[in-house]
Amino acid sequence: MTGPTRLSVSTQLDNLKSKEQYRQLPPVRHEDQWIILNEQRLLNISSNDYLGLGNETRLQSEFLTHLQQMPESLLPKMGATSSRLLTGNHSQLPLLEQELLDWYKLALSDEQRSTCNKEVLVVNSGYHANIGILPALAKLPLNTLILTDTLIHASLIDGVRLIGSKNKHCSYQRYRHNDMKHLAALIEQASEDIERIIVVTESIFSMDGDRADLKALVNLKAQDPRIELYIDEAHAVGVLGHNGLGLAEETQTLEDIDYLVGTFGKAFASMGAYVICDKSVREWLVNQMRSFIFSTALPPITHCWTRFVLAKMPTLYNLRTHLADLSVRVSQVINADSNVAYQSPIIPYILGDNASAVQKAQQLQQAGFYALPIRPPTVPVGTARIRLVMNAKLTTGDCDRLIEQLTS
Ligand SMILES: Cc1ncc(COP(=O)(O)O)c(C=O)c1O
Repeated sequence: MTGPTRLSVSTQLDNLKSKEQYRQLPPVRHEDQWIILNEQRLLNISSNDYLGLGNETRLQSEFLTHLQQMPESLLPKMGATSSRLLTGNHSQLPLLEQELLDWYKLALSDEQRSTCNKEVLVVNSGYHANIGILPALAKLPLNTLILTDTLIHASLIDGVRLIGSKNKHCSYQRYRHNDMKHLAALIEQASEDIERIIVVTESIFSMDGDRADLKALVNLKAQDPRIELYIDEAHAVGVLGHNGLGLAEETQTLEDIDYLVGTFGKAFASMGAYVICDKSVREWLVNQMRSFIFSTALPPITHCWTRFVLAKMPTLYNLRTHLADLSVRVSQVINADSNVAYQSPIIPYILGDNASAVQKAQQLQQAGFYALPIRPPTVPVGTARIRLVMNAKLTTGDCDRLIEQLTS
């Protein structure tokens, strides 16, 4: 290409470089839990493979044996070839949705289980879920106020944006990060003609690793029947809760959450996402959620792997406990506090300016750790950081070596 676009692109790229905001795709190779970068073997402390299943070769061989034992005619296909509403609703999908519902019900009390009216919808990714659900909900003719935590993930921000300014019965405000008083005040100020207030948050925040106060949110909901809760558990699924359902399981708030979103791309080491919601809402999403309707379903082989991992998920509490222990060990150093309570495996090491984050990442890489600088616009200006992420494949010795580097 020649002409104005090319010229403008190269000027803007130079601009990103001068602000230390330029990104490149790293040429990485994976070998077991190691990442090979420029022929150097690095320990992975950057992915979201919290349970280490992405590199669990034994588990992967077990899956391949499972496939070999299937009759050829029933082998899951490598491509879905159309959206679920056409021919893409392969048999793996309804099976996965039923098994996810069974998993969800495992964590409910007997009484809750007997009255549970929830269903599961599987979609192609967390991004598809978050850009699709809110716009679909906003099509209902209800005066709606959407209140989001300021630090929600870009996919949720895009979901709000896609509602569009033409939608006159839907308004939007943000509350300060995890500030329940601010949220309560915004709810209090909501005018009387607001019929529905949807509160949107992540349960574990992707860049800060801290937790939303789900119990406080449920208490707020109990005080105002207009409130509905939309919780994105992308970083908590597999990691928290006895069965691995996430923070809502751990805090026993599952039943009070109206739109419970989880993803398979992180601790599940697969791809896809789900929303657990009221049966009728699921029907509405199937009819109105554009990112669901207008996208080819994931390959059935992927759903088959997700089902395989899901069957093991309730039993992986030893990995969850080990992960928690490692995370506390490292957080204690970063936060210089010996009484740090376990938040999550995501531990932000804030450097502030972009150049310092880049430099620290380089230092950690030289010392054998695959660390990456996270810079604006992914995080707010002035909070560039290394996002340290623990995974269950790490040993306490690995963490101690990391701590040595962080404190040197
Ligand atoms: C909180 C949160 N929600 C959603 C997503 C998107 O999920 P997916 O990778 O499945 O598109 C991410 C991805 O990083 C995330 O951090």
